[in-house]
Amino acid sequence: MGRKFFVGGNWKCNGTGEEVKKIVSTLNAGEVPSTDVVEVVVSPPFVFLPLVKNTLRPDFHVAAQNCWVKKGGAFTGEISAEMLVNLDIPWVILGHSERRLLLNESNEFVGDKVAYALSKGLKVIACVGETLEQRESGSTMEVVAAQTRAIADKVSNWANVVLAYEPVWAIGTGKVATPAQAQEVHSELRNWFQANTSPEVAATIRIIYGGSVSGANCKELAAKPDVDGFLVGGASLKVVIFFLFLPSYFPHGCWLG
Ligand SMILES: O=C[C@H](O)COP(=O)(O)O
Repeated sequence: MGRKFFVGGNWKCNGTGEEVKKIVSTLNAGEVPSTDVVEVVVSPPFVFLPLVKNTLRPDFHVAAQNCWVKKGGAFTGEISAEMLVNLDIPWVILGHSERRLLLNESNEFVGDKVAYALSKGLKVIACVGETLEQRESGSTMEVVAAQTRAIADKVSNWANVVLAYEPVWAIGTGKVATPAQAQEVHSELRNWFQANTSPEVAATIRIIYGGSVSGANCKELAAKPDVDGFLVGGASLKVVIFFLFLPSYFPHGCWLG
């Protein structure tokens, strides 16, 4: 069975209650291809999770943007994996570069978080990606492999993980990776899984791309064989554009039969 295309919308720290209601209502009214071949997940800020969860169409799913590394307790300001499970939120984004860089989340900490979230039954969108400096010094693969290794050190079952390759230099900058650049890293990551986990994980894990994805570039990116979907930031707030990412699966030919 092929890898189901995955389209995630990361709303980051944006939106008022009214704006979120409008986005949800536009999403609910949109026509999408069968969710048998595309999985759609939107990730609102924590405070809007119940609102989105309770009003979003049932064929789309909801992700939190983070959760704590272990069981909840005296961790002011944090949200636990248990709370997300209690709210019936199925997905969580972990290891986003904004948290790695601004909040000093280390590879090891992200690995621990992924393992804990999975152990509680959450599905995880785990993010990896290099900075511009790292790319220019030729260490892209070394960086993303170390980030992935830190997860692999704690996780053996990858069935509920989607890996998001998000080059830091492409996030929110309008400088999207070329389809060839994305394919190169995705394919090397898949080789990494082949060498370090199992052929089954390598063949089945979805590796999605994030970083200035837009209606103008999504089709070419999606045409690459190892690009299994997107994690979209800014453009996911503009629902009309977000919908353009869904038919971008056409290049793989899957839902055309
Ligand atoms: O999680 C999403 C990524 O950070 C991409 O954000 P962007 O599409 O605004 O560049």
